[in-house]
Amino acid sequence: MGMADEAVRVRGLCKRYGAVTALDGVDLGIRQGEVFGILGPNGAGKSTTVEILQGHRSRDAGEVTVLGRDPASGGRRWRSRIGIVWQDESAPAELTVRETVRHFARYYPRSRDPEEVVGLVGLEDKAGSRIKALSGGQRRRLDVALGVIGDPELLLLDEPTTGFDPAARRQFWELIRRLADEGTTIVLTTHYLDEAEALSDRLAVIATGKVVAEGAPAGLRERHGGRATVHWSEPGGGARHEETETPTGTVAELMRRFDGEIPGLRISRPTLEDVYLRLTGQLDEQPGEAAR
Ligand SMILES: Nc1ncnc2c1ncn2[C@@H]1O[C@H](COP(=O)(O)OP(=O)(O)OP(=O)(O)O)[C@@H](O)[C@H]1O
Repeated sequence: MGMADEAVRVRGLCKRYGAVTALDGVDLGIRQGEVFGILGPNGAGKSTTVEILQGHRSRDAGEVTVLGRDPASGGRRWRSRIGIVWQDESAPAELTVRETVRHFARYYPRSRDPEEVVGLVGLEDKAGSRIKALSGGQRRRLDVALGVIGDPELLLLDEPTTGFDPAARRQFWELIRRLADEGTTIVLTTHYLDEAEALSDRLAVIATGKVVAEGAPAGLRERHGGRATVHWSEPGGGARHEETETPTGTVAELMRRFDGEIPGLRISRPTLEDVYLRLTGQLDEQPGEAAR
């Protein structure tokens, strides 16, 4: 990957808050057009990372390039190329959805069509409603609308679906996919593994200020997942299992021994959740054991 293809490049990023080391040498490379997930437990340093990428927080060490510039000295034009979705946007409660989106469009040199953006986030039916009358999930979609109204090349989302019900979360995923299909580079932090797996082309797992794994979700599972477990039953009724790098070999051996069908045969692989818990130090056992 050439640096020119990178929307975000971070090398050796460090950030301290007094005695707390929030980021301890973070490296990231985020390609143009990809959806990149930053996953990690509470306090891992996700928000700090995103705020530094936005240019809203200083750093103590490291190199950071976002759309070709250092966020610390990005400037207005650079800022207009980046979409930020604020956690608690203080949009005026008395304005309607449509009025608000139109109002924010004026801040950008090259904004999208407000009507189109209201449709994109699925708020057509609420276009005439006042903000104070929106539900939490609808409110969050409006926040996303305000994040994309400037037609950003890069969208930064910090825990976008916290507090959503399952249906709202699915709808939000659709929205992210739509934006990704349009070519927007998207960086999102999340606590939710299923969300990271459903949306991300690649993801980084952060724990205590360090990237402990990075890659495509399936690849992460393969590289860090460890071994498969073969389960079966012995004729006397005893359930057995064996952890192995070569489950096919184990099954072949069992087939010979049982001379055919193996009672209770099941092969389990570590889930991404097993991998995640192990990588973030929240699980000590072998991944095969965590599935049970
Ligand atoms: N403004 C601040 N002042 C002091 N310490 C801070 C500040 N912001 C964050 N921290 C600390 O830095 C560490 C990383 O925090 P950060 O908010 O980046 O983590 P996070 O991964 O986003 O967590 P969460 O999932 O809980 O949102 C934590 O230990 C946190 O307590």
